Amino acid sequence: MEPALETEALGKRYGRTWALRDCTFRLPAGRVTALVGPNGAGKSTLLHLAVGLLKPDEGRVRVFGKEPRDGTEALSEIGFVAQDTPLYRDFTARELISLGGRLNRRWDDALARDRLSALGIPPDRPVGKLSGGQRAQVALALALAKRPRLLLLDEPVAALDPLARREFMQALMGAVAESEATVLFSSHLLAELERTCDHLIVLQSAHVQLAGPVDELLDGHRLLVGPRDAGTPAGVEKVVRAAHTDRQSTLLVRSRALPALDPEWTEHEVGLEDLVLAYLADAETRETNTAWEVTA
Ligand SMILES: Nc1ncnc2c1ncn2[C@@H]1O[C@H](COP(=O)(O)OP(=O)(O)OP(=O)(O)O)[C@@H](O)[C@H]1O
Repeated sequence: MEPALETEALGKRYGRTWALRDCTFRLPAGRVTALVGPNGAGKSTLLHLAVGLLKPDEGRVRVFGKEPRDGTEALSEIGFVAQDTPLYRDFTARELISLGGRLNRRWDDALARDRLSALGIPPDRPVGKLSGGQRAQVALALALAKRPRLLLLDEPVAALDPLARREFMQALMGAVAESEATVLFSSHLLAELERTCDHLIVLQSAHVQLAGPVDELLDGHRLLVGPRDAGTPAGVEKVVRAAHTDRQSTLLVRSRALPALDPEWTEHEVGLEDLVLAYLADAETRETNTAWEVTA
């Protein structure tokens, strides 16, 4: 099946600094993907390249096989909610919906109106006078009204309190399930990922550290606990992260199928949050060369 979003050695730099480099992945259609990484990792840059707001300095990006900067045909497939949900603050939700209808060929007025009405968002109040959560919902409703096949959201819940955040993500998941759109959203909220996404991209310092379907990623990693200085058990492809106490070593390892472990080791499944943190720390260690132990 044609991927919804595909990048190939994609790179963007500002002056001499690469904001994104050598970025290659394929996002299957119909998936919900989380894009995670620390501040400055390149998440917004990647989303802006995907929506055609930025031009690559290297490599390619394609949305359903087309370059997003090639013309309006590619753009009509994409819904984008930028960071901090920028909206014309003096306009009401009703006016923004009507404006959207004039600016887009394929526009579902009723979908946006019904969503906002179901959420109790006042249609005739300037959006600048709505709460952050309500504004985020208006931005999402506008993006969905475009009936996009690919929906890109840049930290959509960053400004929301925990309850509003959960409600927003539930609303997003519900809307996506109905529309069968492909979603890519950036987030710093690792704890909520397991519930919300089925695909993951981890960015750190402009590079992709990890990408793939969540179940495969979890399946391909294990947490091993054993005696300190017992070496690395056989069958381990890579030790992503190692932590030690005086007596014990805890290794987060990449491995498809481990042969029977020495009885002094115990094997545990890995959670998504721990996996992401291990890869981010691994990349940071390589970069800063701190005193953390890094094994091949
Ligand atoms: N307009 C710009 N001019 C110069 N450098 C920029 C510009 N925009 C981003 N950068 C730099 O590019 C890098 C990636 O920034 P980007 O905004 O993509 O990161 P991010 O992962 O979205 O961060 P955050 O989580 O803080 O939003 C950073 O080092 C940033 O300082």
